[in-house]
Amino acid sequence: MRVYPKFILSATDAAHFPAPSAPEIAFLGRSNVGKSSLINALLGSKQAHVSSTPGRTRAINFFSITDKPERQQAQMIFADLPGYGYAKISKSISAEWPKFINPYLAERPTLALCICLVDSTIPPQPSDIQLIEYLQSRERSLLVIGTKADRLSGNERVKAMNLLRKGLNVDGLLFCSAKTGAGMSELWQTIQSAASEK
Ligand SMILES: Nc1nc2c(ncn2[C@@H]2O[C@H](COP(=O)(O)OP(=O)(O)OP(=O)(O)O)[C@@H](O)[C@H]2O)c(=O)[nH]1
Ligand SMILES: [Mg+2]
Repeated sequence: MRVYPKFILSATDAAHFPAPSAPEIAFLGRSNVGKSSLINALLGSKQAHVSSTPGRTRAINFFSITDKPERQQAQMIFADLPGYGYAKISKSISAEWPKFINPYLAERPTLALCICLVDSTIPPQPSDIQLIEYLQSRERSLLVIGTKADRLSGNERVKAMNLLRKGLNVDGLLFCSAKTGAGMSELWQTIQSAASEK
C-alpha cells in the first residue's frame, strides 16, 4: 500500500498532544523491540528514528498518514511511543510513563488500535504482560506483533508463537519482520479495518 506520511510533532507532555482528529494507531513495546523499524517498514520510508541504542525514542511522535499527497486531512495518525522495560533506562522511562503515556492510553478518544510489539525471539516478558493487561482492563483494541521474525526458522517460529500466545494470554498474534517485510500486508489490513471502525 502506498501512503504519504508526514511528521506532526513530538510530545513529552499531555498538553502537547495534537488535537484529536483522525483515528490513531499506537505502537508500543519494550525498548529495542523494533517499533520505529516497523513503522518505517509499513510506511515505506524512514520517518521514525531507528537506533542501536535502546531507549532512543523518549517522546510520543505523531505522524499523519494520507493516501494521496495532495490531501490535507489525515486519514489516520500513527503514534510511535517510547519503549519501556529496558534495564538501563527503566527508571527514567517509568517516571515518564504515568505523566503522559498512561493518560494517552487511558483517555485518548481517537485511539483506534494499540499495536503491542513483543520480540519473537525471546520468551514473554513481565513488562509486556503488564502492558497487555493494562490495555485489556481499559478495553482498548489491541494487536500483538512478534517482531524480528526473520531471526527464527520455521520450526522455531511455531514454538515461539505458542509460547507467546500462552504467556501473554492473547488469541491473535502476528509475526512480522521489518527486514523482510513479512506480515506487512496483514498488518495493514488490521490497521485499516480498526481505523474505519473508529
Ligand atoms: N533482524 C531484525 N532486526 C530488527 C528488526 N526490526 C528492528 N530490528 C533492529 O532492532 C534494533 C532496534 O530497532 P528500533 O526500531 O530502533 O527499536 P525501537 O523499539 O523503536 O527502540 P526504542 O525507540 O529505543 O524504544 C535496531 O538495531 C534494528 O535494526 C527486524 O524485523 N529484524
Ligand atoms: Mg523507537
